[in-house]
Amino acid sequence: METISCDLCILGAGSGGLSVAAGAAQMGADVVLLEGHKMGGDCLNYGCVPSKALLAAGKRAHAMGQGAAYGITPVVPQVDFAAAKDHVDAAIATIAPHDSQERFEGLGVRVIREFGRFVSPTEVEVGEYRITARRFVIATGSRPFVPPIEGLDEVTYHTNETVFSLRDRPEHLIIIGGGPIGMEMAQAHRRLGCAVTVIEAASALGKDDPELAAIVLDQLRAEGIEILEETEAGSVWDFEGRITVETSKGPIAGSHLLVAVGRQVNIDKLNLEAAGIDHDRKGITVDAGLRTSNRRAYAIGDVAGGMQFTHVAGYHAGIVIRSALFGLPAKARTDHIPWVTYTDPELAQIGLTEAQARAAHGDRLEVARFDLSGSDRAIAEGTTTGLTKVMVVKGRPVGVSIVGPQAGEQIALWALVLANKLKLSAVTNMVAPYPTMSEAGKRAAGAYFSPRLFENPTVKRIVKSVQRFLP
Ligand SMILES: Cc1cc2nc3c(=O)[nH]c(=O)nc-3n(C[C@H](O)[C@H](O)[C@H](O)COP(=O)(O)OP(=O)(O)OC[C@H]3O[C@@H](n4cnc5c(N)ncnc54)[C@H](O)[C@@H]3O)c2cc1C
Ligand SMILES: NC(=O)c1ccc[n+]([C@@H]2O[C@H](COP(=O)([O-])OP(=O)(O)OC[C@H]3O[C@@H](n4cnc5c(N)ncnc54)[C@H](O)[C@@H]3O)[C@@H](O)[C@H]2O)c1
Repeated sequence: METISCDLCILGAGSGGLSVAAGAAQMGADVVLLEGHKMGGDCLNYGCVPSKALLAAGKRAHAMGQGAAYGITPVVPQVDFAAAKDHVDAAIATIAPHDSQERFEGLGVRVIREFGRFVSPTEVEVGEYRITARRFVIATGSRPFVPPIEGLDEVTYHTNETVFSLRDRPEHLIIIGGGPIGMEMAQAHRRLGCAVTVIEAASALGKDDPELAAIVLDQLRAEGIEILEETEAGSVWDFEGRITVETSKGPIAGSHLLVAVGRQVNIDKLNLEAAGIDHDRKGITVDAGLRTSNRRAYAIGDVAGGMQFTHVAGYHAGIVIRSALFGLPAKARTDHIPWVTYTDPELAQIGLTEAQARAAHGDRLEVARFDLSGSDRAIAEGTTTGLTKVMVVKGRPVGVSIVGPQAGEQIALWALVLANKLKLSAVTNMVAPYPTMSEAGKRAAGAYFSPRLFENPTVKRIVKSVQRFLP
């Protein structure tokens, strides 16, 4: 068995692991990167990239039927499902070189394509190598959680790891789980010509503001997606190729089944006990600096059990680089992390929702709103369904919720504001180009200041007296 010594040994080459490896190697650290499956991890191969590519295909198909209001004859699109999947594969293939073994070896990283496991607090074994490192970074991600539903293991079901490789169009896709995976996949498949039923045990898009989530769900239902909320999936069986899910609201039969009920962290191969690394059901236990109970080891991204997004894994990577390479203190925050569900309309959130802000700040909370029906650009585009809500405490935003076209782009402004703890006046000071959707942010901020300015007797008195003295 060959022994390798290095500064940094990273387990997992997904969004988090790759970001640490690229940064650390380019700053002169001696880095070994272990990956037992595909370079790029979930995001590139089974997550963000294929889901956004499939949504894009669905968006094109949908637009073909939406021209009437603009004087364009609507047409029923002819969907070649396999060709839509070619688009998905092409998107993955185009991005893959950026995450590839060759690129990382070019940066000076030693890449070993095997699963690693700890054999002591200071050593990892991988294939025929034993690695000792000054610091370890566990970035092993997560996989789909498969719930204990009776009969599930006896039918063919899909998860995000298999659904993108279907080449034939599902006639009727049943989706268990109405979270972001379930709802993005529901709309993509519906727009590509599938019947879709979503079975959700609680509320669909339940992590978001219910007022805004309802706007998305109305649109999905209007497109023909059946969404059953407060509905338990009891048992599943296959009769002559038709999959039936018994639910608390009766049986649902379809041609294909997608299970999207959350994630399970990848820790089983790691032998964490040998390294003295604590974990629970949610993930590896970390402190504010992302250090585990073994001071030599950090855990980042999905496996750290917090918010599970690619940009969070990337953010964590920056914290680890600061701490492990420069020995500087660094703490991970969550109050400035945005997330977006890429349905049409998009749904975006940062910081506290209105309900969370009310619970945390009580009467000190003020909510500024702007409805997209007041946006000239939205009117010109014919896409006025949308709303921005800004939760403000003592002049500072503590959360923003946006639903509407390009909500994911619009939330970026608020990501800057919350990351830097700026006052709301920073947004009103900004001049936004006219006419753009991003004006909605400034208009929402304006809604906070308008009553203070325009319904204020003191302001009126000052203006009157100044006018008296002006030449
Ligand atoms: C369908 C879907 C859509 C999504 N869409 C978005 C989106 O639009 N935006 C967004 O921000 N997030 C999205 N996500 C979430 C995002 O994909 C994850 O948060 C992100 O991939 C987490 O990165 P990671 O580095 O923690 O883990 P991963 O990307 O899962 O990478 C972990 C890697 O570690 C490897 N590994 C595991 N065990 C070992 C071991 N013992 N040794 C070596 N290697 C190991 C795995 O093979 C894997 O390649 C989506 C997820 C899904 C499922
Ligand atoms: N656009 C994005 O950024 C994006 C897209 C997809 C996924 N993701 C990430 O991946 C994570 C996982 O997504 P997800 O949608 O699988 O998980 P989720 O936990 O967000 O949602 C799962 C849903 O399934 C429901 N559920 C659980 N058990 C059920 C059962 N037995 N029957 C019916 N419903 C059940 C839950 O109530 C919940 O609403 C997300 O939390 C997010 O971090 C992000």
